[in-house]
Amino acid sequence: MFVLRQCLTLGTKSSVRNFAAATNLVNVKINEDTGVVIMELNKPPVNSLNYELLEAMHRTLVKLENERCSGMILTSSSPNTFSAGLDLLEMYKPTVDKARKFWGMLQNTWIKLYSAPYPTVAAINGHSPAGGCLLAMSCEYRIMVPKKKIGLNETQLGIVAPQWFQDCMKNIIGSRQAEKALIAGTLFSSEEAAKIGLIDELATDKEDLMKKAHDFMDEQLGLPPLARSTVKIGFRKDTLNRLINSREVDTKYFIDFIFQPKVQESLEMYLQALKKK
Ligand SMILES: CCCCCCCC/C=C\C=C\CC(=O)SCCNC(=O)CCNC(=O)[C@H](O)C(C)(C)COP(=O)(O)OP(=O)(O)OC[C@H]1O[C@@H](n2cnc3c(N)ncnc32)[C@H](O)[C@@H]1OP(=O)(O)O
Repeated sequence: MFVLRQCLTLGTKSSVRNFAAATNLVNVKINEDTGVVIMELNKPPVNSLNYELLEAMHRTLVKLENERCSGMILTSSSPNTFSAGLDLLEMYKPTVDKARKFWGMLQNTWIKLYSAPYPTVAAINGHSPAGGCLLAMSCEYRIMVPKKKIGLNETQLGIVAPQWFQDCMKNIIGSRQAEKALIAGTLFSSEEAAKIGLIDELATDKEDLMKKAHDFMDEQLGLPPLARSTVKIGFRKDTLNRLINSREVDTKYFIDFIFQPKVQESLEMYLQALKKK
């Protein structure tokens, strides 16, 4: 319904169809006139990124690439949160196999999203900490509603943002700002994020957010796609290759890190604090 409304707002025909998804963890709608897809994360209450949600996103991204979608807007169905980041339960007392599978799927999903040849926009309709911020930073353009929080806050939780999370931030706000934000684990308000360039535009509300996302998409669709995507990949290839060439090492860091008793203790305390809120 929501997508339909946007199409009407834009004055296009409402030729929007559901993009056959094998799960309801993501709602995927394609505008058949423009080929633009809206991928809406739909894992209430806060779109925490567990294996199943990542797998659904990954499957969708593969499909979008194979079916040559013209652009993708990433948003969420939650009223308050874009994504709460990685699902902490995936890291709390998992088996090694489960943790390995989870991390592999996170890597797969990020590689597909970061390297998508078509234009990507994050329509950030709510809080976007840690892994949520990673998703937003992996898109080409970020628009956010006011008075929400975004950032890589891992340090505050006693964990460490992986190198590729850090690289994404560095690529957007520069090395100095990223170093300060990562060491402190800063969660920026939408307004602060706009000031430092972590997000590109502020929107007044969700409707304005989607309008601005479509405006950005329209601009991009006016560019020659091959030239556009070649420049994009040129900018992103070093960051991508850094992970692609060290996936095993990265996974080992993750496993070694989360299985430390101190890290498990911090996770337990944090989970309890979240539940008590
Ligand atoms: C040498 C190199 C070493 C490299 C090592 C690498 C190691 C890297 C390891 C990990 C990297 C992790 C990155 C991450 O993404 S960690 C996740 C960080 N996320 C957060 O800190 C966000 C936590 N959540 C919140 O702050 C809020 O929930 C918020 C998103 C602001 C929404 O607030 P609100 O609307 O008030 O909702 P609630 O807080 O009441 O939450 C509703 C229920 O959802 C549960 N919840 C929330 N977040 C998560 C989460 N991330 N995972 C799992 N569950 C989550 C929360 O407990 C509530 O549950 P319930 O309804 O049962 O009480």
